[in-house]
Amino acid sequence: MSKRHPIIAVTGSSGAGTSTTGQIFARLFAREGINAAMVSGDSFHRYTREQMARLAAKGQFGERNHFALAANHIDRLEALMYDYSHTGNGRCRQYVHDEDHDLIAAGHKPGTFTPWSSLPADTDVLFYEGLHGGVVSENFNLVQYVDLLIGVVPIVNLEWIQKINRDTNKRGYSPEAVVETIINRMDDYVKDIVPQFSHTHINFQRVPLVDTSNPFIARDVPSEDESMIVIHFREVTDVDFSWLLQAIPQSRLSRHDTLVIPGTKMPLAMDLIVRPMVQRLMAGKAFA
Ligand SMILES: Nc1ncnc2c1ncn2[C@@H]1O[C@H](COP(=O)(O)OP(=O)(O)OP(=O)(O)O)[C@@H](O)[C@H]1O
Ligand SMILES: O=C(CO)[C@H](O)[C@H](O)COP(=O)(O)O
Repeated sequence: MSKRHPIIAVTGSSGAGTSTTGQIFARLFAREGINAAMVSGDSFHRYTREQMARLAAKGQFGERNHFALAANHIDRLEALMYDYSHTGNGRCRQYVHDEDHDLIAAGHKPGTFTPWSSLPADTDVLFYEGLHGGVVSENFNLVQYVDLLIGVVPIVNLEWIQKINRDTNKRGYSPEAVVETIINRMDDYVKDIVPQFSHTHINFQRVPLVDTSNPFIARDVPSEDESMIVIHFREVTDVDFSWLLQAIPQSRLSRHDTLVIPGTKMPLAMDLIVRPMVQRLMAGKAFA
């Protein structure tokens, strides 16, 4: 943690909605005049797509799946967080997805990485979104550097529907290939992804209100008005629940630390909940 160089991380599985949440943060940063270094977790994958395919062909699913810590440069992610919290800079790169048209137009091949380079100078905050922002393991402890850690965790059937939908529509995979990926990384989902949600300050859990009992045949992602969001706060002392209940239509408390809101109110709720926290982090910089 660093008063001078704070770090915000959004952590969640593939297809959970961390990139979508990242866009909400980007808008918040723009409105607050905050200059953020935006980092995507995919940058820290260890292997290119081709290398992953070769590992898979040899049956090395443990290393081959992106959830596994071993298939990622968690050491370099920890180094980035350490460096940023001490100096306000650090090294990063980008993984090129099929839908990253700007990178592809600039000559980068999908499934490869841009070269490692330093973050832009003089940023106010480091923002990470991806698979491993809250990792605590035998060898790593990322949580110690993160000032605000948010989990994005749809109910698992919904997460799979979102993943299948995105990967087939935007990334050119067949539904069968995506299901195989989901199966191959289940072990690491349980071991490396899920435990992070016990370290988060807040979890946003999307729950569908329509039948998703067979996610593998669902063709559409349930929309915002077909879902609710369960928002769990680890610490409630600084949360003004009465104000949130008034400000977010049709919201209610299901437990003393858990707010339930309509799916359509997710951006509003994030803004109302997260903005004061971000403002506090920015104000703290003046006293660092
Ligand atoms: N709140 C939401 N309501 C409706 N659809 C959503 C919501 N959040 C995410 N989605 C859909 O789920 C899909 C996956 O979202 P997103 O790309 O944000 O996931 P991700 O966690 O960043 O995945 P990855 O880490 O694999 O890139 C997208 O197609 C997006 O439209
Ligand atoms: O798990 C993922 C992200 O969290 C992706 O599957 C991973 O980044 C590989 O992407 P692509 O399918 O574009 O090669």
